[in-house]
Amino acid sequence: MSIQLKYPALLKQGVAWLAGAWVGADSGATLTVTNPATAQPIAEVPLMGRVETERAIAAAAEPQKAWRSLTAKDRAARLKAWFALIMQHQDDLARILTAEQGKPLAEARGEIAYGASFIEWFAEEAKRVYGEVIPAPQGDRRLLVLKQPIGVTAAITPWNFPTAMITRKVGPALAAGCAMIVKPAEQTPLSALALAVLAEEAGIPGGVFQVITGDPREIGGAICDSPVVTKLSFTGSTEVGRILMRQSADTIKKLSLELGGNAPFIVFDDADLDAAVDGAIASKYRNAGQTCVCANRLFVQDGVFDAFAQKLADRVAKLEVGDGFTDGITQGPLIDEAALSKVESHVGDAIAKGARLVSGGKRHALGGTFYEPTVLADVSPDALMFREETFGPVAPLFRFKTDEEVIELANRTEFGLASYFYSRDIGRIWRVAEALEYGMVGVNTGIISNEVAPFGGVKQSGLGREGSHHGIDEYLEIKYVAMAGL
Ligand SMILES: NC(=O)c1ccc[n+]([C@@H]2O[C@H](COP(=O)([O-])OP(=O)(O)OC[C@H]3O[C@@H](n4cnc5c(N)ncnc54)[C@H](O)[C@@H]3O)[C@@H](O)[C@H]2O)c1
Ligand SMILES: O=C[C@H](O)CS(=O)(=O)O
Repeated sequence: MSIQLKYPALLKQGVAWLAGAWVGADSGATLTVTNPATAQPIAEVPLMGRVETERAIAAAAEPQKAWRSLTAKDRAARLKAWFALIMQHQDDLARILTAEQGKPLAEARGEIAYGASFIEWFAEEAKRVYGEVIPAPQGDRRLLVLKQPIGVTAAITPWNFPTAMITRKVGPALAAGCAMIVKPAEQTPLSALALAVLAEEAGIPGGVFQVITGDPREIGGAICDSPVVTKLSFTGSTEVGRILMRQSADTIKKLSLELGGNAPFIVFDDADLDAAVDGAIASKYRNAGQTCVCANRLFVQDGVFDAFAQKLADRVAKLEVGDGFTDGITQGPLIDEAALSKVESHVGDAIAKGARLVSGGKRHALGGTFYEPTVLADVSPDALMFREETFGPVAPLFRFKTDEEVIELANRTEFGLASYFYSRDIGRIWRVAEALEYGMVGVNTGIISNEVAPFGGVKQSGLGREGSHHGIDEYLEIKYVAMAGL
């Protein structure tokens, strides 16, 4: 498959960005990147492993020292130049993203702008890394707190947001004065390599930002084993997050983990039902349900259950499934056959346990990894999709009677990333927002993500926050200086 680009240099073939050079794997081996909508090959990228990773880590140390010695204003200027180039090439970057990930082009353009916003935001945050002067208990000294970059860092990122999950990490890392080596998902490396093309043009030194592609276990193992890499930021499944956490123990790495979710979406009987349906469509079916903050369980209070279910089904029936490059398409393919099988198993399990199929419920007539947008009603809390992240375009509706009952149901999970509810009663809003055990709560909205707010989870959805003024702290160390003899 050829991707029509205005700037073809953005599509790298057979090379990754290591130490300021475009290089292949030592072995010459490659991975094939395919379009999930057509199963057609798009490009080859290097199948790198431990040796190349160790080379990249070694190549980062000196450039990071030079990078951190720049003024914050200088680093900010390079980041702003990078932001401008990303937005200048938004259409091409979106086309590369849709080709390798499958999401509709309009969503891909949105992701590019969202991803770029982290570079823009942290370019400014670079200039606001303030220290402290503490009133000393002794008169002969002054006590200072400095904030300094943690050093050489690494990021391992998922396929569902091939651009934004990288810039949400590399933005604060470089703003703080760190270097970063990124390993993108093997399904979607091309967006990361395109970002590297523009980073080079923006004047970001090669050893400061590197993109390595290849064997996840080999590359991840080398990153975790290296004492030079002092920080690892991971976005992906909780299962892999646990592996990386264990592997990082020997070097006591600082970790940021953005992991799986199991978001409740609660519709109370005083909700604006049309607004709640809008929010459910936006939260549940964005990226064909393949986002970590998608509504995974929809709880609807008894008195409005039938009305909400019908309104939602009517809207879901209008979703257009197809190739993300086709105008008007709002639902692309699932990333691969394994994802499709998981969705099928969740739907079959729920129906076997008594759920009623309201809309969809099977593979789409297009074949491949396309699945019909689906609504299930009266799903049992014993169903797999109550406790597992479906990661597909399926909305299971669970019925509830009281506030206390739905809060217990919503919190009955080891995950704690995003949550949502619709109500117009201010007392209920405060009580429910405070009772939900999640890092993020959307009230009367299904879309909460942006660059200015702290994104992250509690319980087994992760550690740390990305975005907001908190995000840069993940890449800083605090140094206390006691200046005595004065
Ligand atoms: N919390 C968030 O912000 C967020 C965002 C996106 C996705 N996710 C979660 O990610 C999951 C889906 O994404 P995915 O399928 O890419 O996740 P995944 O965990 O399978 O893969 C994520 C990344 O980890 C790498 N990886 C896999 N096994 C590894 C290993 N043993 N060592 C080192 N690296 C390894 C992959 O190559 C990929 O780059 C879902 O659970 C979703 O909720 C969370
Ligand atoms: O999938 C996880 C992403 O963080 C989703 S979002 O675009 O940041 O909401």
